[in-house]
Amino acid sequence: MRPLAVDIDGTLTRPKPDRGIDPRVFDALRAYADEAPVVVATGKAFPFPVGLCEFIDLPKRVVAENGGVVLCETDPGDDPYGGGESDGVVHNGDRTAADAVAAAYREAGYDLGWGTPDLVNYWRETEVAVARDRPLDPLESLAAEHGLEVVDTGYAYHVKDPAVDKDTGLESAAAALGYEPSDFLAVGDSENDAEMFAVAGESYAVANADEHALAAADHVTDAGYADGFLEALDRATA
Ligand SMILES: O=C(O)COP(=O)(O)O
Ligand SMILES: [Mg+2]
Repeated sequence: MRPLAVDIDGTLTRPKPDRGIDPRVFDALRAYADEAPVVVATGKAFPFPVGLCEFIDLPKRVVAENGGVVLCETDPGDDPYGGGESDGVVHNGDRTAADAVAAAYREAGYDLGWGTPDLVNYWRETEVAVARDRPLDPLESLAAEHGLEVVDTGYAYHVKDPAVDKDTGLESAAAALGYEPSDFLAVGDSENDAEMFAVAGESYAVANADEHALAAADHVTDAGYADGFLEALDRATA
């Protein structure tokens, strides 16, 4: 069975406007992890995928912030309360340029749209996320001025380094586990999964995926969201 790299929002979640994870995926991920490594690859800040692994009781193998922050336990250890072995937390870049974009965006009269406290960005270390109901054009212009890009995941705009993507993170996670990215099965739903799809050996876009993910994926599931994820596992392991 291939190791698995899986996105969170739009892939493990219930159909929009619900953002909650479909609980059926917890057991599916655990069962998969009994057979092959599972890497959770997301645009969310580091604590969210770590928390997901913690609460499902999966080894902490995560690509966060679209590749900006990576942790891959090689040996999860026997201690249920931690103690896994890893090469530590890897950072691909820092937040300096994204913070400058956020400051200029605020100066132009816009806020990031998350309220107070802003828990979307609180733990973010290499990029900044902006709510999708905020104006995109000025954000894109300011990002370009700072050598950054804006990626729309369908859940947030991410102001990020164009050189860092989920494939960057998957490369280090795969190396830590003794695999190549091309060994992986990847499942996702949006623009921020396209690079990961390109390096994975087999990729599935769920039916609700955006045009970028659909174009980059080897396969598209009939079902959307978590149903699509479960379908992808069935089809890939049949
Ligand atoms: O953080 C987001 O905007 C999307 O997260 P995802 O990569 O898990 O879909
Ligand atoms: Mg997603």
